[in-house]
Amino acid sequence: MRSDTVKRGFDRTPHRSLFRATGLKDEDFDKPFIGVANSHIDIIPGHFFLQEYGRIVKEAIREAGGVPFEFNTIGVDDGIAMGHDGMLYSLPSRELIADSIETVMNAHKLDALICIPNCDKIVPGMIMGALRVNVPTLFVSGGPMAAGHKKDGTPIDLATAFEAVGQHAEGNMSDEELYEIECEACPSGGSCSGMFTANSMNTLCEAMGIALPGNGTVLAMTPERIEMVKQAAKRIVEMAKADDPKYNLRNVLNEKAIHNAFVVDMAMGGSSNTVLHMLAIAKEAEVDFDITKINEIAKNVSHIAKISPSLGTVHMEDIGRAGGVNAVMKEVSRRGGLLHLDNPTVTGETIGERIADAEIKDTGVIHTNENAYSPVGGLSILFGNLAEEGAVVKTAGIAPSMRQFKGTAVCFNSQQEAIAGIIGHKVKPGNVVVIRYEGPKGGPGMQEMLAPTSLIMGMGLGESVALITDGRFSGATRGASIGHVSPEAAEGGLIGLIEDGDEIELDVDTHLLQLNVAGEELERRRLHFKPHKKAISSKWLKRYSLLVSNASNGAVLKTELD
Ligand SMILES: CC(C)(O)[C@@H](O)C(=O)O
Ligand SMILES: [Mg+2]
Repeated sequence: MRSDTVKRGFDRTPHRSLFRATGLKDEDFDKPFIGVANSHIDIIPGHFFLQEYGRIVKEAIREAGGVPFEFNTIGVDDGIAMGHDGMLYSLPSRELIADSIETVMNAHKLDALICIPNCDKIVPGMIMGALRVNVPTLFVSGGPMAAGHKKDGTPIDLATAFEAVGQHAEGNMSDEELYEIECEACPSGGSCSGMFTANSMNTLCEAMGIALPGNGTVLAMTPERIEMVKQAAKRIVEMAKADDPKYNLRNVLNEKAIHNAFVVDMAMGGSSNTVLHMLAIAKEAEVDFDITKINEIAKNVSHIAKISPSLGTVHMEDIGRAGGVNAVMKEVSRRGGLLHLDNPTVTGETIGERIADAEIKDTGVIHTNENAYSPVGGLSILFGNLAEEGAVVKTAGIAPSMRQFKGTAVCFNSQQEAIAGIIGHKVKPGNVVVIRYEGPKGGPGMQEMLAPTSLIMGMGLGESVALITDGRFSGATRGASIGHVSPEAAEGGLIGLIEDGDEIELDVDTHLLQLNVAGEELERRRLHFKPHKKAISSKWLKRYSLLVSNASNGAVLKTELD
């Protein structure tokens, strides 16, 4: 056992002595030592109840003959960090989480790992750290939140609350209605109920075979979820005892699993953040997965499940009722050759075996390929002079009239300026809002822009205004919102050279993002161009800014300076 390093032999007497102080007995030294990486934190609705899950997991591990060691990671609630400089810490928190997992697992030589994440960066952070450790690993997330409902029965969620701010600012919503939405949008514990970033990542864990079926859709804090948590704990002990390298994380989360994740992402219109996180995961897995491969996958996958924010009436619980992620995968696989069905999963069965009996129980929620929302997937990577290394757009959430768009630029050098500009009516129909110096390096930290994108929708500009940024979006963002523009302004990207009034052209079908300004003019501008440098007061964010790569590289931290 890997843990023999810390528990076998006369020279490990002091180590065993320390273990005995935590309650271990003679017989425990023959059992696998299992890390339980929890992400309990009181401030996140998807996490405040995870202490209880940790307790259940530990009990089940003990019962199954393992020795659990629970430890915690931090977490940032993007909703609460949204729209102010707290969001600068959101993406960097992914790296802290990854490093924490690696640190605890390797310092103590634990044999296997069960991770309990739920929201956004906590899922990829844990996956990235676990990939470095590469022992048998299983993910069991907290689970999604139920959808909220207005008095008249309309389903609502966090996206409704953000967009309500724009409607209220325009005078189109009363104080009472705004308050009703505030009280009803988030009715229970869990990761916010749409196909936002958390649920997208938890869904992709199923697609990659690193979690049990239902991980993305079974509601948090329900008896079914608790049962899944128990089963996951039992299973990690079996995986640890099997002493078979096939369960080491990199053997399950391999190149084919990453491909499968993007297939499911495309079929379900996942968050644009999945691109960033999956590229980072691919790097940790040492899989050569270039951003250009994403359009190749999108081309061949029908968009068959529309969920909030792309379709406000459908939430994760509805996908679960309609057959879950297994049913989505089964339907996608009917189009032939799209999913790697032979890839393994943590349960020992292949993906193909796992989905063999799955069926769609409600074709109004999970459509068939023949009746797809679109014959291509819900995410697209754009290229052009403005995005030589790529930019991301969630096509699933765009009005058909905005798939091709030419507009004039209105530039802002930070999210805060943009919010003030949009509320102050500086943005008019026919404009392309440019928000720059918000990339991983420039922000630093690559803020999510849910406030400006929701304002645009809430103010009724969703079918006449596009937005481009080197920052990123929330999974709750919809509209013609193009993010992750790489190279970013802070590293000299063309987005930094745009001037108010320039024409910007986008075409999501031909994957184009272009600044229509003559080459000589751009050369003239470049002569005088010095990327704008923001004052950063945080020492951690200063370090982050020095080491971070751009979004097309997953915003991973470099291990060598340029
Ligand atoms: C707060 C949200 C909606 O969860 C956001 O963090 C996301 O990225 O989806
Ligand atoms: Mg987020």
